[in-house]
Amino acid sequence: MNAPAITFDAVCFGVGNLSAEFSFSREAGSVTAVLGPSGAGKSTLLNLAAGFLSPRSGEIRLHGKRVNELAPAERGVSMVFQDNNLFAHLDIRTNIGLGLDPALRLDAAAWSRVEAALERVDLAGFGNRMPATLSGGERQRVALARAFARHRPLLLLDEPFDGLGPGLAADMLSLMLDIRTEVGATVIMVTHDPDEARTAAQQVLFVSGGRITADASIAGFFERRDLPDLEKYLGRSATS
Ligand SMILES: Nc1ncnc2c1ncn2[C@@H]1O[C@H](COP(=O)(O)OP(=O)(O)OP(=O)(O)O)[C@@H](O)[C@H]1O
Repeated sequence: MNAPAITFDAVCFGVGNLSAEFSFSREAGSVTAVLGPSGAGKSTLLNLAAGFLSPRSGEIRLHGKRVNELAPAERGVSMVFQDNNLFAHLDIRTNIGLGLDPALRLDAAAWSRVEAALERVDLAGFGNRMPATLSGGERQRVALARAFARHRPLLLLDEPFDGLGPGLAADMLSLMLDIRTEVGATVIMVTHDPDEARTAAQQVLFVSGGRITADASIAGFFERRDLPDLEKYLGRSATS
């Protein structure tokens, strides 16, 4: 049997008030929604997987291989943050190109991939523009274009469709799912939107207070009444 695409084995990390410990595993090609209250540790979990944070103890394995000591660029992951995704002093084309090769040694085929990625997020013709001249939603779409163009096996998305408006968010979500199928990528995405989670994901990780308090199927998840953390998160009273 193939190794899972991602495994967190008692991964511990502490910062500020957060003392986190995460254990979970996901098969290749799966889409997981990470849900939970603000400050629960959702972004921290993604940053640990991407290698922007290092665990105090425990092991992170990607496709069966320990990656604790590997830098983000060596892990085969692509991450889209809530913001600050782009280099402000570089134009949009270069920002995406750097995702394909940090030294920007791109041949004609790679530059065509950059243009194709811009087209797919409906930003054809934006290549020469600087990030500051784009709206927040347009910048977010550039970040998605860069992640999509990279074709990495693990896609980590931190509220990537926030601020796009419902129609565009739905378009980007469906584009993300198409690209996942094309590349066969595994996706872990933080979202606060139950509809987005239902549309995109098969599984849920519910994070609360630095712990995974539910690791479950998305089917019927929001209707469950046995999870006090979920009741609170959704604003349902215990008696309703
Ligand atoms: N560098 C840091 N210094 C101090 N505290 C930090 C640092 N980074 C994160 N934290 C704290 O760790 C906790 C978890 O943060 P994290 O960003 O993972 O939460 P989150 O679940 O993604 O929240 P949100 O939904 O609001 O984005 C928060 O309380 C945050 O203030």
